[in-house]
Amino acid sequence: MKLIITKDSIEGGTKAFELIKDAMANGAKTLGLATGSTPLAMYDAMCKSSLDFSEMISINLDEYYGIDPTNAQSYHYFMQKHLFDKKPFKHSYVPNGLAKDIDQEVDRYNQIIAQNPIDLQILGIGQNGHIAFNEPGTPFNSLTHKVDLTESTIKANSRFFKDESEVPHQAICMGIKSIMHSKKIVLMAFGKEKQDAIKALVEGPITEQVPASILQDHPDVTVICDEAASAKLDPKFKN
Ligand SMILES: N[C@@H]1[C@@H](O)[C@H](O)[C@@H](COP(=O)(O)O)O[C@@H]1O
Repeated sequence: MKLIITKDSIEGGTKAFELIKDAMANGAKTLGLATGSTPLAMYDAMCKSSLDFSEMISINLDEYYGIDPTNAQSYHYFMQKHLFDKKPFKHSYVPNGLAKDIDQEVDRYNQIIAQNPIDLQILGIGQNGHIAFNEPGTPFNSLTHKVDLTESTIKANSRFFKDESEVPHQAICMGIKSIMHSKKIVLMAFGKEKQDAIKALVEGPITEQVPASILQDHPDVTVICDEAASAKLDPKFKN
């Protein structure tokens, strides 16, 4: 696992963008994309760049369940606003949060992932060590699934909603096994709220109680974090 410590999220987002650029120069065709505040600087760098994504495929990690894609809090809306409106891809896939038949939607999404192997997966991390919406306790061999969000995730994500009662309690989410199949993974974390999650990811035992800890087993992971997020790391991991 490679660790890059940056001054702030702007520098971190720029580094992540450079890794995307390198991967595309080396033939990457499919990007796995994430939402949340963490990748915003990276999306900004992508939008400001001269890179053309119109021959690329993107596959998003997750979507709230029961939310309309036109709802400003949906991950569909987020991706349109922060990336796809300015930089369209050939195909962009996000789980359908309004799917009536959840099993069918899960199968559809697993097929999309199987047909478009992810060359580079972008990840954020939750304060409890979740990746995408794979909460603590999710089996490492999981594929796409419907998730019951934990109290702590609902609370943490309520900052994007008018109040906590509006946060959906469920989501459709790419599984940990699919994330681990990506050729390369870039995980970003900024701010002191992520200190414990980053320490557990980098140093901790590999356990389903910390979903991100499985990344220690992946052959090509880069963790980009700012000084605040890396503050609790044993200095030996910072060299
Ligand atoms: N499903 C998303 C994750 O993909 C994201 O990594 C996490 C952290 O969000 P933020 O980047 O806003 O801290 O929030 C949500 O739970």
